[in-house]
Amino acid sequence: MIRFEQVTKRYADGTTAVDGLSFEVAEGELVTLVGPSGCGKTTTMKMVNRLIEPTEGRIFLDGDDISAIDPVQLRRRIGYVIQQVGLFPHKTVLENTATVPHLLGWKRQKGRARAAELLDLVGLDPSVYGDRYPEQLSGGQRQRVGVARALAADPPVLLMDEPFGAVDPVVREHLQNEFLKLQEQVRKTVLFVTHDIEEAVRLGDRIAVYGQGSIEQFDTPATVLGAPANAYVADFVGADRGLKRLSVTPVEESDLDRPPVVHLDDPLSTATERLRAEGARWAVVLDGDEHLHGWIAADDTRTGAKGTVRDHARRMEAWLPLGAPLKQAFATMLQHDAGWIAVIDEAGEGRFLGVLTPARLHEALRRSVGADGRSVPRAEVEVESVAGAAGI
Ligand SMILES: Nc1ncnc2c1ncn2[C@@H]1O[C@H](COP(=O)(O)OP(=O)(O)OP(=O)(O)O)[C@@H](O)[C@H]1O
Repeated sequence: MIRFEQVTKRYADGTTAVDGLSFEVAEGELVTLVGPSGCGKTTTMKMVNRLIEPTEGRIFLDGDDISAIDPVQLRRRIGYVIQQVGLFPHKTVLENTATVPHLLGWKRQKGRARAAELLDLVGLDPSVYGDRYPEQLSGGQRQRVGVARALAADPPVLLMDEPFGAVDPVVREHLQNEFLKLQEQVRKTVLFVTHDIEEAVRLGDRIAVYGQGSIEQFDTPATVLGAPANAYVADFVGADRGLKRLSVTPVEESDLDRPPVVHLDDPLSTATERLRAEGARWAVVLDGDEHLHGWIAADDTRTGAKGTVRDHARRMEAWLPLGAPLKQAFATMLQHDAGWIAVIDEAGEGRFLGVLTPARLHEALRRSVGADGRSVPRAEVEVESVAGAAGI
């Protein structure tokens, strides 16, 4: 969708801001450009909508060389969100959001209807906020209007330059989460500039880590964190990169253990036999709909004990959906002081899939480094320590 071919930008004073840059962003992909101040991120971005012209090289948008497209036409295909937002102070939120449709000559009614739809999408009720002026909004709300405005004409591409940079960390995290949900719906091709590695990792399908005017590594967050291409990238992503990787590695079905499973209405003897046959100390207990109820310990199923599993089962609240990040798994384990947590298939109506243990969590983290088999030093993520805390 966006392709850079050997792009160099030298400013008039001789500063080389970017040097021989080549990369490609696929349609619907969100790529974060991250790096220290002055490394060329903004220059890269502004060359896409021709606010800055490259000195050498070519940039393609959907196969078209952008140097041959009229800049005004080009910018209609590209939404642009910046840190200072740049809302018109004398226009209402609704009018601000409808700016581009208005410029495109849409009928007033249609433009306002679209603007209202977009405000709703970014979590601002148009009937509450639509008639306010920018100064009557919080910083976070203004940023949302900026995003809504950029999306109003439904451009296939979004350029975002530190869009959440000016708000406090709590609001920032909130906006990031909202933006991710929004992106799931709208699937724009996004270039997102940030100097914050946490933000880059959280939002990016892939990350471009900038050195001085060039990209040192361009890969998925899990790979950049798990297998930094060189010492510069390792240093930039931080010594706690192992922990950061917990946020970007999802729980997969192959990570799960399959302990014995019994049902609430099974006779206790069934549980006894199954536990003995599998040499297990506990079994997962499901209800009649295959939903998680809890667990039963081998000690509770002594041979000869009467009744059903229901009479001895213990409740277990620690569960998470398949695909949740390992960080959530780890947090849930700690919160429940649990030696395992159940993983369920949310898409499959809450069907129980298996359990994640601290050891398996650690393996999953190692797996996420990639197929090149580079191992993660064990000292980086000490998940084994919670195994002993398990109540089971
Ligand atoms: N108009 C200009 N003339 C000369 N040099 C410039 C100009 N604009 C930017 N530069 C220089 O080009 C380099 C890259 O700047 P750029 O704004 O792309 O960096 P950045 O990575 O976005 O930085 P930041 O995170 O601080 O915004 C810097 O050294 C900067 O000083």
